[in-house]
Amino acid sequence: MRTALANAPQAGGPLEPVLRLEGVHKIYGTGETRHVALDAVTVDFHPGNLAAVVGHSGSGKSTLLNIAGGLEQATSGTVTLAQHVLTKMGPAELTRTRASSVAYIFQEYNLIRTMTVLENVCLPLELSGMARKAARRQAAEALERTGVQGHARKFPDQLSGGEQQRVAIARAIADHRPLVLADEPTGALDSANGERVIALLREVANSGVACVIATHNPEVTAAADQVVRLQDGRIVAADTP
Ligand SMILES: Nc1ncnc2c1ncn2[C@@H]1O[C@H](COP(=O)(O)OP(=O)(O)OP(=O)(O)O)[C@@H](O)[C@H]1O
Repeated sequence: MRTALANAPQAGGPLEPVLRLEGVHKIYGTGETRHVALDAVTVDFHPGNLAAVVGHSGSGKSTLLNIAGGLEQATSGTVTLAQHVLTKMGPAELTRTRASSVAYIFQEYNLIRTMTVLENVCLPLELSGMARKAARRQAAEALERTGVQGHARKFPDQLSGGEQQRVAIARAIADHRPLVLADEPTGALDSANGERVIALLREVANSGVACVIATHNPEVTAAADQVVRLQDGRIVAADTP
């Protein structure tokens, strides 16, 4: 059953999307190397929703996520994140908005090997200005939510892949950003660990976060509220929530 939504609608009104892409194009290269990676992509992602972005290799899934999170710029079109128009921002404002609004989970976990598990989860909290003590408390809570609190003092290399991904999820949810983008989060995991990660992401979405997952894993798609299917950079099917 769903827990209370952080961004609950007013008296039955519609939920504002956390993320809106409108007519987004992404073109790489010019002339003979010109490639249209995203072609007129228009889609909304809502709080409390788990969305799967699916499609063949090269269909544009990672490009969509990278543009959604401000890691890459759209060639044209509008991206609105937490009511901020990313596509109109200068670099400083973009960095601030990304830091307050979006967190990432990657296939390869991207933990810092020379830092302990707790330090890895504390890092984004401290970078956003939180005092060390408060950051450690909040990081410990996030590790508890993902069931890896017992590994707090270990280094990432001392953990299994599934445990490392749960630490990466803890890092992504520790400071309660409204959008979590996950690029193939189960891609490096066996099916049991993959299922655990999917269940955790489902819980994260249920807590009111918009979770958008690029994936080839049909189990992620089965757990999703919204499925966006890309083909050659175009949305060919979208089950909207
Ligand atoms: N920096 C880049 N320069 C040129 N072309 C690129 C660049 N990044 C991606 N592409 C191309 O854009 C298309 C979409 O790539 P993208 O990585 O988004 O696909 P994907 O659906 O995530 O694939 P996969 O499932 O293999 O991860 C591909 O044809 C890719 O080769």
